This record gives sequence, C-alpha cells and structure tokens, in this order.
Amino acid sequence: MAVTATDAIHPRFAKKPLFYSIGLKIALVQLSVGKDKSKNVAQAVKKIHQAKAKGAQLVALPECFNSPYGTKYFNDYAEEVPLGETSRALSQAAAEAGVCVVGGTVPERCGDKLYNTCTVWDINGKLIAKHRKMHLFDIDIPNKITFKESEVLSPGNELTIFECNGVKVGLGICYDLRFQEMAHLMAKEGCGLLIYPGAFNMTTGPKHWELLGRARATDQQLWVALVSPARDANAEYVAWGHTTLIDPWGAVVAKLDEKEDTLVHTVDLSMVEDVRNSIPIRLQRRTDIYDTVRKS
Ligand SMILES: NC(=O)CCC(=O)C(=O)O
Repeated sequence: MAVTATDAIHPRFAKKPLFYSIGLKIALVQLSVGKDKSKNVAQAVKKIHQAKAKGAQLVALPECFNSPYGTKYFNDYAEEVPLGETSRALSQAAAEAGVCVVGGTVPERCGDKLYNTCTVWDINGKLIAKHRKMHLFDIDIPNKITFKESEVLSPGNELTIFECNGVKVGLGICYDLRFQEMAHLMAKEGCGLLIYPGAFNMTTGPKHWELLGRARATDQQLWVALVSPARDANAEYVAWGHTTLIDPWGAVVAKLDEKEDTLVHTVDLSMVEDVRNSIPIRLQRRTDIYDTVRKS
C-alpha cells in the first residue's frame, strides 16, 4: 500500500483526509493600538464585525491589542481570563458576529503572575483555547533595542491547538515564531495553519518578520499568518506592521503595509497536502541521526 506523507506523520490525521480539502476565509486585523484600553477593545470589536461582513469565518487580532506594548504597561492593563473586560467583549463579539475570534494577546493576570496570552472564542462566544507566550522576548541589540519581557511576565508551558471549521490551527505569539521546534510539534499534531499574533519592531521587523514566517511555512509545509498592530511612530515601541499571510510553498500571498487595515483571504487547505506529497520531507527526516547519534 502506498504511504502518503500524511499517513506517515500522523495516523490519527490520516483518517481525516477531508481535513485538508477545504477553504477557510480568514481576516487578519492590523489594529491601531493606543493608551485608552476601552477604545482599543471597542475598535477591535468593530473590526471583528466588519470582517464578518466580508465573509470571514475566523478573525485574528494582533499581539497586545488592548495595551501599549511595553513592560511598564502590562501590570496596569492586565486582566483575568476569561473574567476581564477584554475577554467579555471578545466573547460577545464572537457570538454576535457568529465568527471564530483569535483574540490577539492581552496581558493576563493569574494569581501573582502575568502572562502574554492569546484567547480563542468560538461562534457561540465560548472560550475554546488559551495560549500563553512560551518564549519571552528578551533581546539586547546594542544601540538599537533592548527588551526584557521576563522582567514582568512568566512564560507559558503548553502548545495550543484548536479546531475551526474542521481545520486544526496552531498558535504562537510573536517571539515564539523564532522557534522552529514549536512549529514542528504543531505541524506534527495535524495543524494546517499557524497563527502568530506578533509585534516585531523597526530593527528586527524588516530583517526577520517575513523571513521567519516563510521559514516556518516552508519547513512545516503549512499556512502561516502573522498579525501585527498598525505602526504608531510616536509610540515608545514602534511596531513594524506588515501583517502577512504565507502559503505552504513559503510564498507570501498577501501582506499589508504599516497602516491600520484588514487582510482577508481564503486559505486553501488542499495546498498543504499537495506540497507535502510533492516534496515529502516529512518522510525523509533522519530522526535516526537527529535523535540518537547527536542530541542537542
Ligand atoms: N513582541 C515580541 O515578541 C517581539 C519579537 C521581535 O521583535 C523579534 O525580533 O523576535
């Protein structure tokens, strides 16, 4: 019996070939974010309804969409999930619009800890997934940018995968995009689309944002969506913008510039299987060497 790439990777997955034979219309909202939390949330809700009017089945918001991005802001803007004002607004918007909402990220308070957290709401407004950023953004590029999320945030310790209209979707948050192992595990679990709410900056954005998105899409042979806030040149942390959608060939199929806007596109999941059958790297991995001879 011929073995397809899909069979070899995940027997559970192979039982559901239709998984990849569908399209999912997604909207990636490049939101303008300011210091007024209620205004940020209200604007996000408005964009969710507008995206639904354009036929979106899933709407994704950017990283830190209810708060300015900066360690000094996280404690003041933090909320409990799902009790906080932002969770309640997203739940209501998802239910009223009848659309799946990937709620970018918010600073989440849980006991005495803070996390950078993405919530996912189904079309009934039910919380179906919650991802806490696993890799905290701690970098120091002399004379350019120093940022240390770990000064105030704790890392999440779980992979997060949810299902929307029969498509398995994996979540990462911004700096998580740099870690191919995480993307690999989500692909192995059967994801056809990875969504990364993110806020790259003016130093690393032009160099790495698209490159990393294309790398993850090419390595894992799946769709990758990167969702940024709009650029505010007067903010303390200036976001790169350039919300981008990448197909399983690693090609950019649509992208925004730096201004507030929404990218709407239908993701064709059959491409995942096509690429994997054409270039069967999933069958060709030398795990005998990677895992046994040299362990990193
Ligand atoms: N918010 C973030 O995690 C920013 C990540 C980033 O800019 C990078 O270069 O990585």
